[in-house]
Amino acid sequence: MATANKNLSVYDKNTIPDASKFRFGIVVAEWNPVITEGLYNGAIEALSDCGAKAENIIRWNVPGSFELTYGCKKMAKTQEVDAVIAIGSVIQGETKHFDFVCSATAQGIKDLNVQLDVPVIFCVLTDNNMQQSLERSGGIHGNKGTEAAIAAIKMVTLGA
Ligand SMILES: Nc1c(NC[C@H](O)[C@H](O)[C@H](O)CO)[nH]c(=O)[nH]c1=O
Ligand SMILES: CC(=O)[C@@H](O)COP(=O)(O)O
Repeated sequence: MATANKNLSVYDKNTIPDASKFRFGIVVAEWNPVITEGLYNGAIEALSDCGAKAENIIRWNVPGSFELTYGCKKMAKTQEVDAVIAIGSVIQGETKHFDFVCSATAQGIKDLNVQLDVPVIFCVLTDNNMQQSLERSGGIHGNKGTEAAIAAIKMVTLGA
């Protein structure tokens, strides 16, 4: 598994642009809050480590990952942010619902990157079980929230 061979939290701060002048929106799904709060904490810590100011970070919550697309669209259109991070945790249950939620969320966020002039970062874990989610939100494989924050800073400065 690719993630098993890569720590999601490792980055070289010397290669990351200063984020002090940028504004970030973070939309967090409320399903699996232990996981999404861990992802959020990873993102906030990385943004701060790279110079982002707390007053320049706006957080909204949405019920679940399926609502991330609408929440990120509204954030980007109304809050004058330079990038948006979509945070969610989808965990396989007994039915095919997992497949539909994951696919719709990934496609919706991809579509926002086509439609909007603001990058929307896909920080949605799509795991088989809670253990895998814990390992990727501050566990042995690092934190995808950290990875997403670094991606957001890089995308804001793309082409600069
Ligand atoms: N099972 C998970 C969900 N399901 C809820 C949907 O995301 C959505 O909120 C509902 O279908 C109403 O539109 N959401 C997650 O984020 N994670 C899950 O594991
Ligand atoms: C991803 C989901 O919606 C899923 O966790 C719901 O569980 P189930 O498939 O058992 O209804």
